[in-house]
Amino acid sequence: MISGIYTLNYLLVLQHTTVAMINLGFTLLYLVPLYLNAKHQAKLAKTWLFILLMVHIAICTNLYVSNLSGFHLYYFLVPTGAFLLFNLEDKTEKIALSVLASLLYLYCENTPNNTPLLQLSEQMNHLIYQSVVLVNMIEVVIVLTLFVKQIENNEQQLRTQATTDALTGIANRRYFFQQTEQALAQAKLQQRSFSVLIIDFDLFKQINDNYGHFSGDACLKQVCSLIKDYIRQQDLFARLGGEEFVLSLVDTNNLEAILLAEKLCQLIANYPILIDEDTQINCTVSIGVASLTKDNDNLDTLLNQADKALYQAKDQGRNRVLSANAN
Ligand SMILES: Nc1nc2c(ncn2[C@@H]2O[C@H](COP(=O)(O)OP(=O)(O)OP(=O)(O)O)[C@@H](O)[C@H]2O)c(=O)[nH]1
Repeated sequence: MISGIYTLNYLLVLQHTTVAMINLGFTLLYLVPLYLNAKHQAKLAKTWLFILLMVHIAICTNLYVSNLSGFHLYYFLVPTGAFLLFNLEDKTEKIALSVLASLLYLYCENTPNNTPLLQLSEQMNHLIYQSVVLVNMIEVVIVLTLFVKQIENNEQQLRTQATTDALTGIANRRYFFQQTEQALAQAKLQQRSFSVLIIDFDLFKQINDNYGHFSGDACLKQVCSLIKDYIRQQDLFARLGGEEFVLSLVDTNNLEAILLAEKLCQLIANYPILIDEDTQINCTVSIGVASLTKDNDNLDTLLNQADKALYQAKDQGRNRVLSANAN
């Protein structure tokens, strides 16, 4: 676009058709990277763009006008632009383009063009000089804004990775402990009810053995998404490891936790899991429940109790709920 504006300036203001036509040629060549990008040749597109820009700047400074116009200051666009547009691993391209831009800048700065195609007045040279500096400044602001955005996105991605289980997309073990310790402390302080469920898939090894590990994964993902959709926003559902999951329930007493666990058991047992286009399977889970009491008020003991109840549920035939608290 900037090249197009200069073309119009050469044609309409400075009225030099030859320079305007050469510049129009360059303007059209700037469209090639768009085509290459559409053809998924992103790296080639970027390289083309920067090489073309550097040749164009050299032609402007040493053919159209002289270095008094400051056109060669456009070489400052190359290092920042290349560092933003190329991928992190494209170090060679970034360094090579930056070195080339620096050398060309030095060449233009130290090579006066005594016979430019356009004989510019001092005022016009000054005007072009200012336009070049302004474009450079705008580019620096754009580049820095995009860099900050990129850093923010990366940080967000890292935060998500650090707290999420990669397979199921639910919270991971670390995040569960971090959040639940706080939630439990608050429940104790405010004398509110609090329960945990440990959910373990039944005979999951058989699912893997009969249908393959990928089908096992699909099963974990689909059941987790079913549970996640069913629970309240304030409940925290996380993967403890393997095929064992945990659910912490604020403001939920033992009876309410058992009722929820039984509902989940039923939902899961009746939920057809699609493991490929024409195979559906059903799986079941066993659930151990433990709730906050005066004698049982720390997370480790609550989880231990829920775990014991879970193994009793397994012993009693699976696909069922047992609570550690006597009701
Ligand atoms: N597909 C898949 N399998 C997993 C994953 N994590 C753990 N498993 C499998 O889960 C199975 C758990 O087996 P076991 O501990 O014997 O338990 P189970 O077969 O569910 O039997 P019970 O718990 O007694 O009902 C093992 O075969 C693990 O390989 C996973 O992320 N994906």
